[in-house]
Amino acid sequence: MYVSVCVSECSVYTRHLKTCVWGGVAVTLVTLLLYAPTPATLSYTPTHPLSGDSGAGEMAEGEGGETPLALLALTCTPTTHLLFLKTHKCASTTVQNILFRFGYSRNLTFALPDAGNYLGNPSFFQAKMLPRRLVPIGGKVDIFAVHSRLNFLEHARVLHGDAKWLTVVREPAALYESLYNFYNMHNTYGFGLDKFGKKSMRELASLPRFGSKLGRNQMLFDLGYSENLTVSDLRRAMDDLDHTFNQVLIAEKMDESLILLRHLLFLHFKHTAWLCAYKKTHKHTACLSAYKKTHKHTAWLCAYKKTHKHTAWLCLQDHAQTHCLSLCLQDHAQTHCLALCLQDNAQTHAWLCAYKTTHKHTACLCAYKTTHKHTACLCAYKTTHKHTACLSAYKTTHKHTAWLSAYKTTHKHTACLSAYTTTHKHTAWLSAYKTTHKHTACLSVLTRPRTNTLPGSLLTRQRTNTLPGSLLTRQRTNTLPGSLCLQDNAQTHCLSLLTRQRTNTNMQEPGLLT
Ligand SMILES: Nc1ncnc2c1ncn2[C@@H]1O[C@H](COP(=O)(O)OS(=O)(=O)O)[C@@H](OP(=O)(O)O)[C@H]1O
Repeated sequence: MYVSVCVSECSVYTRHLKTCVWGGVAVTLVTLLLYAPTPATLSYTPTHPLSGDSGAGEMAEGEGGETPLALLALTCTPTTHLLFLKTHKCASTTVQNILFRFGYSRNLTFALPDAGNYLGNPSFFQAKMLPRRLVPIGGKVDIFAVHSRLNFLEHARVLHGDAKWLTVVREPAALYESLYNFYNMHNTYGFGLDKFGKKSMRELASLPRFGSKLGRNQMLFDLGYSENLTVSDLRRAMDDLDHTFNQVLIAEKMDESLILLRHLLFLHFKHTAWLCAYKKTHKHTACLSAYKKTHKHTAWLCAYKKTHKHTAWLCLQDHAQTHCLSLCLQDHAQTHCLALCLQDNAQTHAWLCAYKTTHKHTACLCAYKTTHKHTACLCAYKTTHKHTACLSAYKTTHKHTAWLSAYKTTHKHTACLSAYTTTHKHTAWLSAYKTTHKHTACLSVLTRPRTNTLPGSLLTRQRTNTLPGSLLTRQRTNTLPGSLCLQDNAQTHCLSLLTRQRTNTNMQEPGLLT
């Protein structure tokens, strides 16, 4: 009896003890959750007096809902030391410009040659190639992002120990084609790319490198290897490179790559925005842009056109009152502009991109339009007296989802279908959904909220067809080639291009948007 009472008392005591212990654990957890620093409080907000740029903190605010990855990134130390091994014809100039803007806005130091845009290549990079007068005290630069030929130890000598190493790669055949055309190699080799099929491998392999540095296996060459590696050497090289580089961007997946780059370097979206604005013809003439001014309207168009096949990149920046846009363009040898200045005063900037791509050809078209206080930016650009329609799409990660959203503003009847990132209340969304492989683009309509509280919302327009030429009308009737839902094949032009066609603007003079 005594024993059984003791046992029962003990078990009661044990239960109490357990309750106390678990209670204590629970209280501790709750306390930790309540008082642990949030990512926002941990976030680093680098500022630079010149830039007016609030860095990482701004990254979170500017875009409303950040991904957990981005929030995590905010808790880490920003990266200001990096090497970008600029591989030829891999969209490396686009990335380089992004890094230049990033470094410039933070007053970082760069490795630059005395002249030109190379520091080594075809010879391997040597630290002594850096002009002494351009090397900061201490002998280290923050950013190395010019053309070079990788020589790990020598590069490391001029970089800080915590530098991130980046490079970009591209599908080799496309790269080679780009190289061949850009440097007019047919003049040197005596035959065009179309004759390659008729040449033996031995003959092709024996072609000397153009200018001693350009040709076969260009990425390997730029990355410091021979163009002639055995398969096992190649595997070893890949392993080494995997260890050397913190991030390898992929030209064909530039958006996804830039998202990762943002997270690696803690960049604001505006730092990774890229506007491709140049035109390629047989002669690869560089930049085509149109600037049109009427009393109250300024249209900025930059078009990139590639022979035969056209795809369009449409970008938009839309915000109130304060805006500044400059394009970062670079053609083969000359940098025109290194600033993409997108300012807004109320963190309400929207950006739109209609993105269409085929394997090898990417084009870009941007328009910038402003009235008194309203800025609309167009890919698909349509204007009547008081109506401006603006389309853009945003393509994100993994599943290749592109977005269109519709946004309507102001008494000036500016309607834009665009990826509009902010505003509290009314956002109507269109999603342009693009699938891979077959490059099919389609539009679907989503409303958020579903209440149609936005007069003139896309859905309203869809039902009533009050807006002639609206996107959906065009989509349904297919009367307009180039509507967003068209199949993305070789014949597909973007809306802007078509708009220009419709306005009888000669394709040789794109940019003259009337
Ligand atoms: N953002 C983006 N995404 C995908 N592709 C892009 C991008 N920007 C440039 N390009 C294409 O990259 C080619 C030029 O590459 P580079 O800038 O590395 O050339 S260079 O070596 O610095 O001269 C050149 O390829 P080709 O058009 O095939 O010649 C550009 O069209």
